[in-house]
Amino acid sequence: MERKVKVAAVSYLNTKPLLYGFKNHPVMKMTELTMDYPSVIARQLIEGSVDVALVPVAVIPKMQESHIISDFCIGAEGPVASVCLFSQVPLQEIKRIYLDYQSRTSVALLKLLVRDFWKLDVELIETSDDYQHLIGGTDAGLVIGDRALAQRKVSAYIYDLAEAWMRFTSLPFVFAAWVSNKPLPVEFIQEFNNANSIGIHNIPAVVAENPYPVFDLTAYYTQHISYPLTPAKRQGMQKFLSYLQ
Ligand SMILES: C=C(O[C@@H]1C=C(C(=O)O)C=C[C@H]1O)C(=O)O
Repeated sequence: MERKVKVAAVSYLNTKPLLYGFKNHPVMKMTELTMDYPSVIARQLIEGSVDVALVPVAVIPKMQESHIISDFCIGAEGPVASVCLFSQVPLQEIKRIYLDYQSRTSVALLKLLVRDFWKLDVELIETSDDYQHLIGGTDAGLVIGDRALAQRKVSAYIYDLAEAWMRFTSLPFVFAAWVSNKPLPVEFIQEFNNANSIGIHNIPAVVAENPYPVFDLTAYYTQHISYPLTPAKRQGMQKFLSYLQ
């Protein structure tokens, strides 16, 4: 490839371990890196304004061409901590749920759990701007990312979507994966994977670089988010995508 590969990454704390190794890495000579929240980078990858993105897996079926190019993802094998339904009342008393405009996968997962697992009769409300202050009474909210880690200190009831998925299917869950919208050179993919792996093997250094008093990032990076895209996670992802057909 003559030009640099345009890569869009998620701007949340959960992506820091994947990006840690990119500084001073040879892959940066081939890469132009930008960051935004998940629903924006999903649009960029679909429109073709970037070549690779850490996209919500829910958008993969919407792409004309897609290639998962990495052995790493944003996944979970139990409670993920940062994708939750937050409420002031127990699940069965919720009447309305605000959906997170920054998300694609978790909104689709929430809809699936509401219908098939929790079997709730609720009104779902799209958002386009900050809405967390509207969570109260029988109005609940789905919140993802760093804002969810903060919301954990606010809400009385917290329902973790990755945990619910595991109870529902006995499979792990993949929220986002590195996907390209065109074939890319093998040497880029190899260097890209190598750069991704560095932070995963140096979590204490990643945590040291990102002071965050709100939540224990060592626990977040080692016990909640699970980065390797294993065969079981691929199976969980296929099962999830099959529900979206
Ligand atoms: C676990 C998370 O996964 C994120 C959830 C996404 C979604 O819901 O579309 C997309 C990207 C991931 O970064 C999180 O952000 O808390």
